[in-house]
Amino acid sequence: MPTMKLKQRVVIFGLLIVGGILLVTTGVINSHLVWSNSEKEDARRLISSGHHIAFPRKNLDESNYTSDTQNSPEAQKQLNNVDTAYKVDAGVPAQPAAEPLRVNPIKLRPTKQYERNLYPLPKPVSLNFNLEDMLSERPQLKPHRKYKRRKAGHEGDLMLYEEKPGIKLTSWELFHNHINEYGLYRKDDPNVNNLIKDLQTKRIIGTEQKSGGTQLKLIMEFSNDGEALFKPMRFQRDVETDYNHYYFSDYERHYAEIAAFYLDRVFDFRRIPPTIGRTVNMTYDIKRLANRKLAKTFFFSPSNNVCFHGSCSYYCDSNHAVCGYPDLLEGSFAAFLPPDKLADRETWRHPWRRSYSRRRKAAWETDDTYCEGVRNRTPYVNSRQLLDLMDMAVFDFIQGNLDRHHYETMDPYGNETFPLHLDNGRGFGKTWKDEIDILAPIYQCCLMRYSTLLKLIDFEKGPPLSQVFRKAMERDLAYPILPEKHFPAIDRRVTIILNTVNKCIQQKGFKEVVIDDKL
Ligand SMILES: Nc1ncnc2c1ncn2[C@@H]1O[C@H](COP(=O)(O)OP(=O)(O)OP(=O)(O)O)[C@@H](O)[C@H]1O
Ligand SMILES: [Mn+2]
Repeated sequence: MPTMKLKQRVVIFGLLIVGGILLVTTGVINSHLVWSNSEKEDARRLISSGHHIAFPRKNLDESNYTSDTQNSPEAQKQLNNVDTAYKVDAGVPAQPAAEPLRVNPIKLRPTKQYERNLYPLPKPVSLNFNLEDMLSERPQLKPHRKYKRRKAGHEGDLMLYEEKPGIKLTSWELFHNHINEYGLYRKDDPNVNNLIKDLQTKRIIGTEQKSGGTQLKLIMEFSNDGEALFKPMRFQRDVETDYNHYYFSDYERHYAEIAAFYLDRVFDFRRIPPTIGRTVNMTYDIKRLANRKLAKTFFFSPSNNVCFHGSCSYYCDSNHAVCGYPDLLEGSFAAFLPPDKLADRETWRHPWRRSYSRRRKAAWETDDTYCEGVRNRTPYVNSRQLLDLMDMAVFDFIQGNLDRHHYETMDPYGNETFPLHLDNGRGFGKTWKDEIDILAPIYQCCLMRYSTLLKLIDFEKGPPLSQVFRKAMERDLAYPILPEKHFPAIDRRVTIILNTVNKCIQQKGFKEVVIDDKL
């Protein structure tokens, strides 16, 4: 300091003052984006009285919108550290790491949770449903062998499973062959575990970037001819959605894709292809197998970690690179769905999609009768698809996923089939906020599938969803997939959904609200 010139001292002093002002103003902005104490109090009161909460919408404008570069991935910590950060020791829940939260966790569980008129359940209304049809399920996809067994030198790695005497197929072929109009796999299909094992262990023999979409993802090919969609880890698991980021500028979280699969399985929806966590060597498993265009985007970070960014429409430049430690990278691997020629997919706009704009609101946000229009139009009129939207709302609310703009169905089954719940990378971003808006289909239509209601009630009675869900994830190589702080949020959300349905039942009667379509 004594050797500093006066000019330098003035500059440093100036910087300190500007920094101080910035700190104070961000605090002020943030305080507008989280719940105030009185809002929290309101939420607590409303929820314990069984009402759904209409949260005051914040008026956001350009001034408090932060650009995405703020969230650039930092040099990643050692993968080992990541893996042990939330280790659960012999069933004792780990203490959540120090959280940068600005609000205290909110205890929303009502004390007298069983005093709702949901227990015991009256008889639900059944849709006109032909059980015969149900039992003789429509044919599965045409049995096929996806590829000729062409990979010379890889035959030894071709694990085949016996489908019927004399018919041996890979786990991928079985996965595709077992898809039916009710789900991607059957409840007790032993092939799911085989497929998971192959996703975790099979050698990677090919990689290419998947075109389309806003964020980097790769198609990985395995030594048994299977394929998976790979989404790389971008930051550590405890990094939550930036308070100033909209859902559409949020990064995708690879662990959210993994958790979504297990959550879907726990709910027995079977609408997500098996998705697991696995660590790859970026040099050996990606760069070595990449084409020139992809390989050219590899570089070393200043801390000598291997990074790459690929090419895509938004987040594929060196500011948004994916980095390993030094070249180990964890990611999500989702088993690839059947190719289009076998089962093309239909894409549907989600009626309750968000506006994807900072200023515009979607029609459903301002029109409480919005559901009437949806109910009366194809494909929702008299169709399972309307109830499927309620399931999707349950599923997305529990994850906090606001990014459900479209969904897909499998073409061979027409309109009366399950929706796929693909693209879950933006879930599990906030443990501190329940995005009540996601339940809009439920509270605007006042509708719920009977079987889903039963599942929610079971989870509330216990063992709680958090416990079953954690157990389901235990065997994943990327376990613990979610930091502990997510689990209380998940159970809290189950209660909020039940309270929302309960309010509908009080207004409209059980038979109007709860529909049993035997699914
Ligand atoms: N397991 C899968 N098998 C085959 N295709 C898939 C699978 N998962 C996703 N896809 C296809 O890839 C597309 C892109 O996937 P996804 O939506 O997860 O990526 P994204 O980068 O988030 O895309 P977007 O930016 O458009 O939301 C999907 O629309 C879907 O059709
Ligand atoms: Mn997406």
